[in-house]
Amino acid sequence: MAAWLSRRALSGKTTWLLPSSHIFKSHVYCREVGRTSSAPGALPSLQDKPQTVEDLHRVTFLETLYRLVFQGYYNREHDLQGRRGAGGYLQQSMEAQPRLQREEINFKLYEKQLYGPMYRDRLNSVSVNTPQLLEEVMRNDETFPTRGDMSVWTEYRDMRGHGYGPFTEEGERWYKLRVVLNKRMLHPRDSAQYSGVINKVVTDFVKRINQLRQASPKGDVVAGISNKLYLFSLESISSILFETRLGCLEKNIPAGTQEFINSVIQMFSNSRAALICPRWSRSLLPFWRRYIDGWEGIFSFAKTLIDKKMEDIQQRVDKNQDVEGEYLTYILSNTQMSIKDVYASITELLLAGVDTTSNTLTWALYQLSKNPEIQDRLYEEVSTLVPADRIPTAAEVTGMLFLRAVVKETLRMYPVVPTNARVITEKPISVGGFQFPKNTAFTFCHYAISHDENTFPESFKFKPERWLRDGRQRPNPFGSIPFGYGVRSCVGRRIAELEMYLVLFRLIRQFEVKPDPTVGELKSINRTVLVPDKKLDLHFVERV
Ligand code: HEM
Repeated sequence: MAAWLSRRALSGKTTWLLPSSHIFKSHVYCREVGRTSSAPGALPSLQDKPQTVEDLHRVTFLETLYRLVFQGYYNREHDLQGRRGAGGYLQQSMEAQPRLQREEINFKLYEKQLYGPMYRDRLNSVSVNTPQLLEEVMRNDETFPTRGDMSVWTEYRDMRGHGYGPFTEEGERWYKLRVVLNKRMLHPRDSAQYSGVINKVVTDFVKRINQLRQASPKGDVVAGISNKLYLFSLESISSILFETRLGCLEKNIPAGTQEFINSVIQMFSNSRAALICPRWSRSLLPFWRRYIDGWEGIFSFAKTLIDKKMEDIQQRVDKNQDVEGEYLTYILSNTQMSIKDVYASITELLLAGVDTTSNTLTWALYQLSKNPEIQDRLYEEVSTLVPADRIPTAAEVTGMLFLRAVVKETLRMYPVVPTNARVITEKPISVGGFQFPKNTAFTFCHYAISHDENTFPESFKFKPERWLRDGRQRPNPFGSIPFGYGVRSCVGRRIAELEMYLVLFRLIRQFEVKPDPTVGELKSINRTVLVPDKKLDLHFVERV
């Protein structure tokens, strides 16, 4: 069955899979003027009779199963969104790959290539994979946007009687949570107040990197940099959220912290299986139990730290002392949030704030190590704009245009959240000339969108200069929205950016980062967030 499916697909005779594929081959949809032109992978024009959701190709459960299981896309669903573009990745890679690997790339099926810019996925959600279509959906985002079915996350909370946080809450209750959480976080002015705290963590991190490299046999290698950056991100976000240091950058990580790290890994790596496997299999297969155990560890870690903070506050109040603190103290003492909501919200903030920044930093260092001329340009910026003996302020790093471009380009190439979603609940909408009834779910294929060759030529090349305002045409802003869009976009964006700028600044000012020849090419795999497929060792050569 598998071989037959594969042969059919590769022979190009895929029309049996694609009842409406002709739609995509004949026209290109042009939203600005509503006219048509011929090009592959296109949608019908507005002049055609309006199409409905029924006219879109539907990827069946069997097709998806085949790709995930037999073609090995289970961990690489983002690749399935579409890697191939005219003159894009496939062509470049084919030139660079030895014969066997070339054939392997040839054997892949890419949904964007197969079905064009919009199709229905196995869950009947409408997948969009161009910046223009994403913009059309996002412009219809609602007052209380919904990301769709979060039941696999809420189920655990319901089982244990926990509250919901910003990820899992919906409607007006979500909005009320966000109003509280946004304060002291969302605005650059708010995040800037954490630069002192983050800089202290950065100082400890740079010390730790120095110790590790000096202790390595070659004298400058840090093995498994992702793990070190994970500890940095955890220390950094905890110092903001809990106003306390965890000790992640010490030689010996505290036992509770290591258990938390293991729990996060366990929850994320079992969550897709927990979602896909039917309920009846939960007691037979190990995934659900592991998934639940992961959540237990995450919630109990956050609860311990919050309880400790509450005790501290109570002691200060009892002694008539001032209660000082930035985030948790503000939430606990100045808002009407119930303790259940505090536990749930802080836990979700913590969860969202570690894997995201740490993986982005890993990809940034990986690309900088592979592109010495880009690293030189960054070094020039960081070494000239702030005196060598001074730690930069938030205002200084956020004003560094090339540093910002490096982070932006990293998030374009490796959008840490490769897939996102919205359900448009209030009204029917029109997208790409198709009419959709209310309650239509849309899946945003961010990985495919930020590798759209029309928007980002040579999309698999690391080119931070794309983002510079130096007279060149700026890419479509919807080409890369790694933090999402609108009122439901990432609440931690400014903190994440500041954290990444401050640590990259200090690392690049002090070290030249070089690749280790034994590592080779890093590929991304999807573990809910985009992570490298293998361990990354890097040389940190002290600059003279
Ligand atoms: C590189 C770093 C990060 C990236 C790329 C990122 C990306 C995202 C994205 C794509 C979303 C969904 C937005 C949408 O649906 O429109 C999101 C939501 C969220 N992020 Fe982040 N994030 C990062 C760091 C952080 C940090 C450091 C925190 C915590 C301080 C955080 C907390 C959250 C929360 C709580 C939500 C849910 C917001 C809601 O539903 O109201 N994120 N993030």
